[in-house]
Amino acid sequence: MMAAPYELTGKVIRVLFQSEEEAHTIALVRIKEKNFETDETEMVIAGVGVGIEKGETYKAHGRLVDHPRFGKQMKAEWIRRVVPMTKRAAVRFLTNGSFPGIGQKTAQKIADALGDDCIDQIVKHPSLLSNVDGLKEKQARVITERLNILYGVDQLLLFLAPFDVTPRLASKIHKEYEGRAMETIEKNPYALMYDVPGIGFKTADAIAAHFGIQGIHPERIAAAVLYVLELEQGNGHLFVTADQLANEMPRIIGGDPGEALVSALETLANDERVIVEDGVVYHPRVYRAEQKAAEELARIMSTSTTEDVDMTTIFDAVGRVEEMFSIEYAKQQREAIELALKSPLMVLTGGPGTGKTTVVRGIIHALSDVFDWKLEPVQNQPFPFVLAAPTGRAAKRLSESTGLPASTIHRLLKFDGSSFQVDDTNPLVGKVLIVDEASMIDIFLFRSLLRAVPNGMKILFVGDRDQLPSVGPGQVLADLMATDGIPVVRLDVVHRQASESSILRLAHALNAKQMPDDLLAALPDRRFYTANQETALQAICQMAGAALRKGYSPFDIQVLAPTYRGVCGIDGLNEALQNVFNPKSAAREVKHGNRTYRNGDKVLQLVNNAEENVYNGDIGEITNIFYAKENVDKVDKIYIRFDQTEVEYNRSEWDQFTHAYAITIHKSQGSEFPIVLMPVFFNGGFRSSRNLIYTAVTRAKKSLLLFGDVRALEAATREEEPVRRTKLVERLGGKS
Ligand SMILES: Nc1ncnc2c1ncn2[C@@H]1O[C@H](COP(=O)(O)OP(=O)(O)OP(=O)(O)O)[C@@H](O)[C@H]1O
Repeated sequence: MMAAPYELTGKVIRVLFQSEEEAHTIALVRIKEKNFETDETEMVIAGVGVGIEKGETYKAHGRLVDHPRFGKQMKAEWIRRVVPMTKRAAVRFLTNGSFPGIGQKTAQKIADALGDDCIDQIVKHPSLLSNVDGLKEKQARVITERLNILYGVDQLLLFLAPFDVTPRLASKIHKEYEGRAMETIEKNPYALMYDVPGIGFKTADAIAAHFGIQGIHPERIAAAVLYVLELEQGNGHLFVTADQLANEMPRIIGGDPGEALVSALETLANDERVIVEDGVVYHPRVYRAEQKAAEELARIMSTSTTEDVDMTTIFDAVGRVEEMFSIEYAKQQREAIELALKSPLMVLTGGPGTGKTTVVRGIIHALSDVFDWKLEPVQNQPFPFVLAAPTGRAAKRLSESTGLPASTIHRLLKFDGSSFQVDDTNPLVGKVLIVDEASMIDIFLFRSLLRAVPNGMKILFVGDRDQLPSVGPGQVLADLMATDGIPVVRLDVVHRQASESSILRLAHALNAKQMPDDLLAALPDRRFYTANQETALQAICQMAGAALRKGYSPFDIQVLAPTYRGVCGIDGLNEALQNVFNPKSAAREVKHGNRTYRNGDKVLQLVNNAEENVYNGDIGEITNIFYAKENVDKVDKIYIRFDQTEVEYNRSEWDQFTHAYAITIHKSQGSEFPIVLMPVFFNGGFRSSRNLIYTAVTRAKKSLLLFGDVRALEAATREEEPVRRTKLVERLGGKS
């Protein structure tokens, strides 16, 4: 391998591979110029470049490597189209047929008006074409659009590279601004932060400094305010206080904004880019979601059509249900059923084994008994019981435990990838909506759900208050429970035999902020192995392997971890566990970034895909891998089977899933697994909390294996999830 930098200019003979997403190209070129010795007249160049076309001439800059099969190759740091740099070359270029409507005369006029490097100038500043007399608007558009396709990304890659913007991100920016990226960036570099996921304040600010925007420039302060809002929203809060902003700004902008903060807030508020209410600052989208949710909740609670069911009727109904299930409800459970009969909306919460599922079943049958709502579908009548949960697996569990159909909330509201088809204009039909795992619902989904509830429909929210709050902003379940007028029943008596399950005892001990005295004992269903990160990783792999050999399916064995980083982080665990669950063999495999996917791999869906009925958090298996050369689309494809459906993913969609041998605790919410294994360490930079550990522990149905440092578990138990800043309770009429 020879050192860089080597450069060659060549004409593309064949494009061997090209990925827009990865901004990666492999092409065979006929060498025209080079700055190194070689007898080759042709060479393969591989590296960062997009929109590479056969027949065009490019310059590549990088290292020379000796490929075992292809011989000497260039590993290019960049591949850029050669821009015609003389007037004559420019005229030849503009009249080569790629620019419809541009003839010799027009091309010559442009070259004469803009000079030798006119092409390069037009790419950077398309508006220069307006200086060419007689050039029509349409002609200018043809030239700028075509040049953007040919050179837009190159120029952008070149411009953004010093700001650590990866070629892939540059390619996304090019696409986002449809080729007008340079103009957009020059106009307001912070637009990148608002429009392109992956570009934060730091990068946008560095680019802005390049254009002289620094210090307390209004646009810089405005961007910093919106950045703080975004950071706080990422932590679950719905707004920031003015004091918080004042405290945060010096860290963000590297100095005191002084009065500039006040004027920036005024400008942002006037432009409706923030909403300031009683001294707190919201992002408009978040403000509207919280306000709308409160309005809808008030509507639902005030338009209740729940008949004044008398106590005798209720008493008799509950009695009949107890007989049906040959159970005697505990006091709190009975209270919940009675409230469900009388209230338009209520919350049922409780830890594992306290009877939530039992009570939901009881409520359904009591409602059916008292209001004659049929439990079987009736011809031409909407089914009265509408059941939903935030994830596919939770919906499946809800359906299994009640015997009624249930779906994800996204599917219930007919999410089409960008909006919900079921809303106030096209509401849900039915008599009662039962939502399980309500702790996972963020303020946006809550607003969308409530908006779809017609007047008179009852709602029952079921959830475990002690679990992690939603990944998205807000603390909906906690706020509902804190709101006057919303009946809440908190089940706190454990009915599942505690002796049956020491996992349950650990869960309830965590809730009581204690450690069970048998934490380190060798119990049939729970073990805590003291280990360091290296030995924990080995032990987790050994135990998982042992469970497989005992006949458990890969889907029964779930490793959970709180963070991606570290030896026992998600990434490290998945790499090691793949070799346990699905070791390298003749099975097909493909590389994607720093991951290798194999046939048979267990994978996790990361985004909601409505048309395929696959949602964030669903776990599936890779069933097929097809290489580009084997299919008509000439694209590498992965097929993944989820419960009922098999989904095809082209290479550009491979960021929609990841390995699932180990998943984050957030992603495991709403699911349960026979065997759960989890490392417990003080991971640098990651804060564990009681809710996090409790959520993980309550995912285990049969066996819970913990590995690591007991002190980390004890420390986590003392940590509470921070209370999230919301005004939902206030908007609903104040705290109880
Ligand atoms: N009143 C009761 N009398 C006797 N057994 C009960 C009673 N309530 C619940 N149980 C039993 O306790 C166990 C736990 O109940 P259930 O599954 O409803 O709790 P849960 O809160 O849904 O638990 P998880 O959240 O772990 O699913 C079940 O076996 C159930 O039959």
